[in-house]
Amino acid sequence: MTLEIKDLVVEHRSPGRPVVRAVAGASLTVRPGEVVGLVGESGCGKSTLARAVCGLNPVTEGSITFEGVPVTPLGLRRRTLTGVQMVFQDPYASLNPRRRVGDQIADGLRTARDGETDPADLLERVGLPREFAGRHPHEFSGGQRQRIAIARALAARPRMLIGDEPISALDASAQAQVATLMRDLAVDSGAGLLFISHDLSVVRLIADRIAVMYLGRIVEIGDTAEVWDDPRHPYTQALLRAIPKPDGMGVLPEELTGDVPDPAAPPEGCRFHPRCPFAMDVCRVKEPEPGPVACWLHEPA
Ligand SMILES: Nc1ncnc2c1ncn2[C@@H]1O[C@H](COP(=O)(O)OP(=O)(O)OP(=O)(O)O)[C@@H](O)[C@H]1O
Repeated sequence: MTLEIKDLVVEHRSPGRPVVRAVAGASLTVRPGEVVGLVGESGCGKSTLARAVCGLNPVTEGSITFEGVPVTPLGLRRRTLTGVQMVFQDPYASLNPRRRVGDQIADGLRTARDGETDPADLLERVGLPREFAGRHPHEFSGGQRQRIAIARALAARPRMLIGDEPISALDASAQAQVATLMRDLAVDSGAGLLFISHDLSVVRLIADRIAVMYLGRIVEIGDTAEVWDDPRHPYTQALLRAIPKPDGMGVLPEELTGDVPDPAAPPEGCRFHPRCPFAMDVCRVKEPEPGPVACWLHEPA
């Protein structure tokens, strides 16, 4: 039940515009019952990677396999049968406003060919009252809607859950609750969870491992405590320094000011070198090898 992403390249092509290599050679594994947090600034390719895992973006190079079977673009109906389910950022857009919540959850149950489970049981599993099944999405808060979207994803009995910024549109009070719920549901059912967020504090709370993405590549990956306590890539170090303090104060490290370089024309050498305070000559000309830390400061001699 392992999700294996190997040397993945995903390009966006639109007429008259340069090709955007949004994922530029990324490798990542998510095992059953494991929670992997994928973090990085906006535009670094997290959503593109997530969508490729769900068969929503075609793979340009490299591979994605789930349970040993290559993931390929699929129509909506067959997608629900693959065992991979995605929870999107915006619970207002992802639920149909005109249909009752219970009916939307029942769609997933039907595709999983499981007539036994009642949508209300799934609502209970995500911490909502059973009677919500008869109501419409507009009656609920963002956090409640996201729980409903999670119940709908669970209906298809996923063996892998992908959360693409599933908490970033929610109130602060709901964020940690929804993240923890996704973790508990995935771990309890033995499914893997790839949790994408730009909020490192929440990822620290729920993830077994953290993968840090920069301009289409994974620049650091490791156990959550290790990455948190001893970040080794200068980009990871900057991201951690950028986390606001409990008093709300925070200073954006110099490395993260200004725009992320354009993925259609990435810098030569290490992609982070123009923003890196430790850049050496080699960093300007040669891309570091992928590994737990893709950085020339940490290359074995
Ligand atoms: N359909 C598309 N056509 C062209 N370019 C795209 C398309 N989708 C994404 N991109 C570009 O690909 C790059 C990666 O985008 P992506 O949404 O994957 O990043 P992200 O890390 O998820 O960012 P965010 O957190 O803002 O969603 C960006 O430069 C984005 O502008």
